[in-house]
Amino acid sequence: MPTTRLETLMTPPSTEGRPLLEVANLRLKFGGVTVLNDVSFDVNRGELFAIIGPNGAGKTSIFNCLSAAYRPEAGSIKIDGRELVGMRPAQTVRHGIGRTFQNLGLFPDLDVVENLLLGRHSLMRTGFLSGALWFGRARGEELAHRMVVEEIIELLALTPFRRQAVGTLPYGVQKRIELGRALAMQPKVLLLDEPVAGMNLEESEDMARYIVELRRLLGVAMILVEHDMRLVMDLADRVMVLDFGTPITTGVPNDVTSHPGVVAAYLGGAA
Ligand SMILES: Nc1ncnc2c1ncn2[C@@H]1O[C@H](COP(=O)(O)OP(=O)(O)OP(=O)(O)O)[C@@H](O)[C@H]1O
Repeated sequence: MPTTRLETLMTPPSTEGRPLLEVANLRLKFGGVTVLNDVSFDVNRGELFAIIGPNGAGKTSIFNCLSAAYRPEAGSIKIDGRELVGMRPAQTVRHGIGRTFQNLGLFPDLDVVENLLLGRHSLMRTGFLSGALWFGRARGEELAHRMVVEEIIELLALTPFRRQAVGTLPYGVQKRIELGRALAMQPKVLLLDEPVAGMNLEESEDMARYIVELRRLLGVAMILVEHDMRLVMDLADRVMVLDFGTPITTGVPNDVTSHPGVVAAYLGGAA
């Protein structure tokens, strides 16, 4: 039974039977170099979909297309049937794309609460730093955003750090704040770009637990880009393998790892 606290964080479910996210025939080029070539995949509601592949395969470029940092040359990206290609980054946030960054997208001098509030910036009708906020409806909006932020802080066990500058905190905690910042966008699809990169074993096991817990409590769909195969195999419902911008195969983790093309292109190369 969802509690009031969790209901605040959840995106109302769509009644449509189609996949939540539909990516079709995506093509991206830089200069003469094809970075993504005819990439298609779907993500279902509540699913954890992983994308793996060697360095430079195009995984982050897919995230950049989904969040409108890059505009693909061709193809379509639909969330709940709504086309995202052609939108501005802030619009994709409003339509349900939230992301974390490989190298942290945090403001090191701001504290945890402020960083998470900035995650909500695209959802705000008024700037949260504007003086006008303390009057009337704007103040109500500010308080509602702060309430969501406090819920996320509690959910991710960040309470002891809430007023500390994030740059002074341990790396594992910063990665968790980064996750919180993306969650503050109240995404329908959460894009996790190497959430355990650079972490020690204990930190990555902690992060894995938070990812599992967020899925269980919020039912949010996730796309995971990660080189740590143990994490991918443990958490993913389905995996897509990318090589030189082209999907080789998509399937459940065990099927994918035994695919001959994957062994050659990725696992063999990574060993
Ligand atoms: N803005 C850009 N300008 C030029 N080339 C780019 C740009 N962004 C990405 N590329 C190129 O696209 C290719 C795919 O890069 P991308 O970062 O998407 O790969 P990746 O699979 O995420 O790699 P990694 O696992 O190392 O993070 C690389 O050859 C990269 O150099």
